[in-house]
Amino acid sequence: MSLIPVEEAYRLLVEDARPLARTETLPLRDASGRILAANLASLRTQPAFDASAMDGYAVRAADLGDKAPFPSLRLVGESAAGHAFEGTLQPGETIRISTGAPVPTGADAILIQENADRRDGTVTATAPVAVGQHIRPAGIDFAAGTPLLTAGTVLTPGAIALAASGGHPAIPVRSRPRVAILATGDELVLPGEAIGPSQIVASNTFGVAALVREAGGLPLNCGIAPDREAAIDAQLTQAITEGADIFVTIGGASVGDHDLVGKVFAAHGVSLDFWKVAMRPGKPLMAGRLGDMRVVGLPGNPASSMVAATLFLGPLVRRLAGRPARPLYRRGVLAAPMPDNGDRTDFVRARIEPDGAGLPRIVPLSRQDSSLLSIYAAADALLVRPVAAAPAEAGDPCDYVPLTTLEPLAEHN
Ligand SMILES: Nc1nc2c(c(=O)[nH]1)N[C@H]1C(S)=C(S)[C@@H](COP(=O)(O)OP(=O)(O)OC[C@H]3O[C@@H](n4cnc5c(N)ncnc54)[C@H](O)[C@@H]3O)O[C@H]1N2
Ligand code: MOO
Repeated sequence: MSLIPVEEAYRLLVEDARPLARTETLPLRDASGRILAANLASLRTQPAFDASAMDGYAVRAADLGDKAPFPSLRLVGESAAGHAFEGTLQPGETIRISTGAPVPTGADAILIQENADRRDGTVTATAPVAVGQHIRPAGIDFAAGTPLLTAGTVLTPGAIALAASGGHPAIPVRSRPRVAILATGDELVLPGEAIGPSQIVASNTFGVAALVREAGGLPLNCGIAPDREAAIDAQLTQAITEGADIFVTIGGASVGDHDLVGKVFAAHGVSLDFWKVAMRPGKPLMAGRLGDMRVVGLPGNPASSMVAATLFLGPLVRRLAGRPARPLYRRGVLAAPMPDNGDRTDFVRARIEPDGAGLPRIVPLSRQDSSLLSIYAAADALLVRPVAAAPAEAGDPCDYVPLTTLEPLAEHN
């Protein structure tokens, strides 16, 4: 298969993906950051009663008139939050009332305590009150049956509080896409494990799993498979059994004698959408389908696999999760001159420097070898250098891909 352009790969892998139909019901405290799966209407009216907005005295505004001196009112009881005054306020009467407490029948205004003299069972106003003053009418927030949240909403802290106020102890959310992640390679061990002289630590697995989580997916760890077709195939079979929506491999995607992922996919009947994208790093990216399951083969080099996962796997997970679409590229300006570019889109590890109200300045980092995780982790953006771009000057406009999320994280568990 020949190299395909980044845009074409994005279209094949991401753009036709539809949100998964699976939903689950979660207690509110576990639902933050998730996507609401159904419209939610209120089960109750809020507040359910006319409520005082201030601490003071419930009065009949007409009793006071609009000019001092104001007549003294007889203090006949109290309405506290959670403990209503049961009677009806008669002319010449007042009751003590707290913020949030029900306003008794007969009262039509709240005299704040700063404007009241209380002594010997009477209360005298020092300022007039208007009808309705400091009263929150029943249903001012929402009435029973009011639509509160629409399906597809990201459950922000505010949305969670609103669902609670509407009387919902648990709510339906979209299930997270299940993403099986398999590291491949005889050279790999887990961090902290005994390590041989020619071995390295499987780092990408952890980075890719974190990225999947941030995109709203549920990473399923398949561990490390040695460079044997049967071992990789067994993990593919297990991912299907476990109901994975995406099977991701890391490494073994290139052309070496031990790069077996493509062979295993072919033997298992994966229909390949593409293998190799005109990008640097991340060229030997593979994508296909096996029934309803998506299959993604990421390259092994650490920056290559993180860049490919950022550009394609993250957006795919977001789509399947039903998260709102967002543009892949943002606009910035170059902080340094860049040389011309060849026949692969270059994703240069870079830092974002905010520039007040203007577009952010994108600062390319000096070393770009695709094995360097220290550089990748120091970057917060990928500066995009298009295919065949002419040399560019500092100050020229550019596209970049942010590496950090500005959105609520999906629930961690
Ligand atoms: N003759 C050619 N050689 C290579 C080409 C090519 O076109 N022709 N492409 C190069 C490019 S570009 C990349 S990227 C790599 C990708 O190769 P693979 O996907 O087959 O990856 P491996 O060979 O298995 O590993 C490469 C490198 O990454 C390390 N690795 C693998 N898995 C992990 C992991 N989970 N965590 C950390 N590091 C990992 C592995 O040890 C190797 O050092 O191929 C080039 N070669
Ligand atoms: O794609 Mo390779 O990523 O150029 O190192």
